[in-house]
Amino acid sequence: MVMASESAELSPTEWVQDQTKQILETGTTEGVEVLGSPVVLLTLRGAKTGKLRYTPVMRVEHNGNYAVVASKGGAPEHPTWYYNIKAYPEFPLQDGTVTKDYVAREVEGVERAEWWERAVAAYPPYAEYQEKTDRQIPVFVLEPK
Ligand SMILES: C[C@H](OP(=O)(O)OC[C@@H](O)[C@@H](O)[C@@H](O)Cn1c2nc(=O)[nH]c(=O)c-2cc2ccc(O)cc21)C(=O)N[C@@H](CCC(=O)N[C@@H](CCC(=O)O)C(=O)O)C(=O)O
Repeated sequence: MVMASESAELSPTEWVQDQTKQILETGTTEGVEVLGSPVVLLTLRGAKTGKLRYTPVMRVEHNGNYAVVASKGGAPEHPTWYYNIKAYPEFPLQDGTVTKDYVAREVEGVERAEWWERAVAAYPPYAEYQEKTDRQIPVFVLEPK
């Protein structure tokens, strides 16, 4: 569980840090985009250190549930935060000015295909990322806690 009082770490990646700071300073994810697509902010707990880490991802929403895509731009390996979600699958997601707790589960098969379609519709470069790598890019579905 993430306590609102605990402070979280920013990404070591500068552009990601800048986008996270903008969300924290303005209080909303509104206006934070990648290639014109909106972003949401996760606060994840580190699988090894237990530290809280701000992790922005693309906004893929449907009927109050979200998908989170561990693409890392099509890199050969999963982003580290993939292991953070596996270890601590309950965490807050901020969309706009609203922050709520969700439970994440990795999806496969037909369910994954449905959400993959929604993800690519929300952020078309996901399709190119999947072309770039042999690893199947993991998809988590987040349902309100
Ligand atoms: C560089 C590394 O990043 P990473 O976790 O591999 O994730 C890389 C990126 O995916 C991450 O920066 C994403 O936020 C980038 N990103 C997206 N990344 C995606 O994969 N998908 C997206 O849709 C996405 C969208 C997005 C939108 C805006 C934005 O600003 C960034 C976006 C990192 O943060 N390392 C830290 C933390 C490492 C960590 O989490 N350690 C764990 C251990 C984890 C383990 O090894 O078990 C711990 O603390 O215990 C460090 O090295 O100090």
